[in-house]
Amino acid sequence: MSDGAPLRITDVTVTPVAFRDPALLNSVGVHEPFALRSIVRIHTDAGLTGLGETYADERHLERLAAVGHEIAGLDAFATEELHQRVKRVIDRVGGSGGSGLTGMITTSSTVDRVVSPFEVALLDIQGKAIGRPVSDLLGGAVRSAVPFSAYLFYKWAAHPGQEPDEWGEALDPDAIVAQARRMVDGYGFTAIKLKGGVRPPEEEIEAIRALRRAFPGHPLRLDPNAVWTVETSARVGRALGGVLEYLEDPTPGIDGMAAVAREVPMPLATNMCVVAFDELAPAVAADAVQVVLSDHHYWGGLRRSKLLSGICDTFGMGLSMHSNSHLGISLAAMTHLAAATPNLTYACDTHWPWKTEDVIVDGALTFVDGAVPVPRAPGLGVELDPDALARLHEQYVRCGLRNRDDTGYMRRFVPSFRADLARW
Ligand SMILES: O=C([O-])C(=O)C[C@H](O)[C@@H](O)C(=O)[O-]
Ligand SMILES: [Mg+2]
Repeated sequence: MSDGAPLRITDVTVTPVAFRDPALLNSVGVHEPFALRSIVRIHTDAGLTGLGETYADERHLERLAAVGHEIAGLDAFATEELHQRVKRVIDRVGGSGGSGLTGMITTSSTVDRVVSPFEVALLDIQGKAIGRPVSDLLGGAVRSAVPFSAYLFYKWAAHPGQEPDEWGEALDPDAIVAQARRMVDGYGFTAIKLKGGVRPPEEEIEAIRALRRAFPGHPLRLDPNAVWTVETSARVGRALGGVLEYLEDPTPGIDGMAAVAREVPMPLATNMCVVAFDELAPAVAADAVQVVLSDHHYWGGLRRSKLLSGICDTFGMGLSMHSNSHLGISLAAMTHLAAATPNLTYACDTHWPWKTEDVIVDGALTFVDGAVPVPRAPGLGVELDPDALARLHEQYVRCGLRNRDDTGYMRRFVPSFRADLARW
């Protein structure tokens, strides 16, 4: 690369995979036995390959395939041109449906969602080409390790008809505390998030209070994914004043969040009502959220997530990081991004402890005292395990799941289940 010659994309491979996922409960239902992801590989004429990871719903896969054809020949440093080409593809093939996010967010930009894994893969290639980690391409790591939070879920002991998983059932405060204990002991996490919106609000208040007693020094968060009314949110927020570091998406919409924000003592955070750039201005104007959870998978990759961090900084909003069930390529990307984002001052979310399978070679990513040391190897610093990729692809083919559907899966066992927002 020292002669400035372009590094051309020769070929793009998108491989859907499925990995085992426990029966984790949320406001829209329950996780299915497998979580779906796509692994994006970009190959170049210099023999370098870059890795990206994203959702794998059918519509999303179709768009990824269309982009794969459109970017052959592109210079691996041309990420702005990548964005232009993805826009053209989405104009052609259509932009609605297939987010893979199960109603948790609705309006995120399809272009940004589709760009993301390709941008990450190109940054991986760029890093490999110049022998520097991706965090260096984003401005350099300002921290050598990135703190993550223990992400607790109410859960069933097993998927119906299957053997119990190693975590067991968690449906009450004692079981939530036991889950937290195990996660904190195993990973050293120094912050704790509870996925709420599952039990009646009073029970979730009790679970948070039990966590506070058991972990007096850990910042705590609660995220009911907008299943509470404004009144319930205000009541819960007041009850947990001085206990939560932030309350995440208690109620739907910017207006609802703004109304809650006026009533509760803690900051409100979101990965639901501000999930795209055009939602930032109205949210700032209404003072609806005080913390934005970034997520490079839907904010358009790592550089556009840094753009988001600048906007949050400008308007005095805090910045945290959201996660969905993910594999090691995503954890590496999240770690590089968070390391190079000075105002990302909260521990990031990760679903990592819930997974038992991966597509990367073991060892590149570890947790030390709840934080992932930033890989220093060139690029993302993770390597694909071809056998594991083939195995998890085979699992995808066999499992028959093609779109994330927590609500449909829940209704197979609880036919009366309803996933309405603001239902409590
Ligand atoms: O913070 C959030 O809203 C999430 O993590 C969304 C996820 O889809 C979570 O609810 C899950 O995995 O069930
Ligand atoms: Mg959330």
